Amino acid sequence: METKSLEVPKRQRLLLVPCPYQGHINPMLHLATFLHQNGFAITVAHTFFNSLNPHHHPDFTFLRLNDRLSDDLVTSSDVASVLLAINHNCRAGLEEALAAAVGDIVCVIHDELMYFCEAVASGFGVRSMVVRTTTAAACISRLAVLQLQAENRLPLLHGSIEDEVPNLHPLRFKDLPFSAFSETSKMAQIILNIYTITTSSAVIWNTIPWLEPSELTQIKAKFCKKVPIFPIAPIHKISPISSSSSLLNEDSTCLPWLHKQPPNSVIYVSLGSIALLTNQQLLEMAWGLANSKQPFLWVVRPGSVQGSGGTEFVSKEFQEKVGDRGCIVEWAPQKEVLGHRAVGGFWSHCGWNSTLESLSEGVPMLCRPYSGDQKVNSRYISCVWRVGLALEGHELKRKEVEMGIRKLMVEEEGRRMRERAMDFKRRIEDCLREDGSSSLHLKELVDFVMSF
Ligand SMILES: O=c1ccn([C@@H]2O[C@H](COP(=O)(O)OP(=O)(O)O[C@H]3O[C@H](CO)[C@@H](O)[C@H](O)[C@H]3O)[C@@H](O)[C@H]2O)c(=O)[nH]1
Repeated sequence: METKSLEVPKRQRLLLVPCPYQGHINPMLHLATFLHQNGFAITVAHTFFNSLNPHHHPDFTFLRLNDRLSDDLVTSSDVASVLLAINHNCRAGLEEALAAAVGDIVCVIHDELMYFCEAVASGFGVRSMVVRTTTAAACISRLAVLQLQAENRLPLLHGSIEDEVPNLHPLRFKDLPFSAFSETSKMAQIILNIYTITTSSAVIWNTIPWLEPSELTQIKAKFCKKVPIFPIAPIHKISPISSSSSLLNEDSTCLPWLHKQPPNSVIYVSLGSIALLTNQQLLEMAWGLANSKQPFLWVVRPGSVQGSGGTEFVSKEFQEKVGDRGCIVEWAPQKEVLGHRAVGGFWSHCGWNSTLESLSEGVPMLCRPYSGDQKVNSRYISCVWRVGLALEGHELKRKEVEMGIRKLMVEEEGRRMRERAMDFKRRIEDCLREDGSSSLHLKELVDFVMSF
């Protein structure tokens, strides 16, 4: 008797290339998990710098790209130089990998900051798609900086930094995403490379059309007339990934502490994975938190304080003032924290992942941006979406910190922001329902890639 073998259809293989920083690794791994769940085989290319642990992601194949970064560069905190070097040095490794896998990989999906991938893929006749991990508004404002540079108007005179940028309401010159007042050449080079990409098949965007409708329309009209855009935010909600994608260990001991706090009473403080503080800023934060009388959960990342080991500011006096009201960790399970009923506010650097994670849980924000797109996000949070307030002073002062926390956590203004944030949470949940915009764009994305 003849037996027919049941042939399992071969999965199409996609090569995903995250940029090796936490705020970029997380969205790419969520996307990888979603695509794997929807029938694709996944290879993740990662660098030696901030490399991932393949054992934590058994469904994926891993490819390690030799970034040839010097120890000095790795420890320098000079993100622009690291990115330029990675884009230069990883090219050969990716070329080798694609040459060996001709016919196997149907598409390279890369972070916008890993722009070298597009040229390499195109050289092998392989399609590529870009993942944008910031907003369309940030994209437009980066282009505005390039325009200023082309017009020889940089560095800007300090007198004009409070003025609104023409046609970019409500952004002021000081909100523009990389320092428009100092040396911009390295970041400008990176941004120029990102936006001169021409052969991508599509853009996958961690944003939602109703969050920034006119900004997305502008981008579509200017740059993406021929290629589709898939706005699929919030990417962290589309497919859960293991917490082991974290480059630092999450300290879950803060959760039992959170369980003991009253609803909406705790301000969660975290400045993401890159921002650096001076010792003085740390002290002002510490005393502002202490004097606010609110319970707080504070992430002080190792290495985030220049010239200090981290939590040595916790003096006897500070401890006596704060007692059990404060909990300090080196890295938190942030999404769980933001979803906890005790958390009523988020003091954030306004990285885009943190912003989306906060909006998704209906938590209003106290904004203190540091660099890049964070200043744009802060302006949108406080002036467009009105779900947070900005700590604006040039120098961080404990009195302003204390007043900002009180305003957000206990005053009427904060209560109204919390209501609006809760409304955002509901609208975001709608996007993720079966007929919601993000779900529909994700389905379109799967169909689009299947057609390759
Ligand atoms: O204790 C912590 C602190 C952070 N996170 C996670 O780390 C990520 C941080 O991402 P993000 O908030 O975007 O901040 P950065 O790490 O600073 O991200 C970089 O990348 C973002 C996306 O491109 C940009 O918006 C930022 O400006 C840029 O600094 C988030 O998913 C957080 O949930 C934790 O899990 N635990």
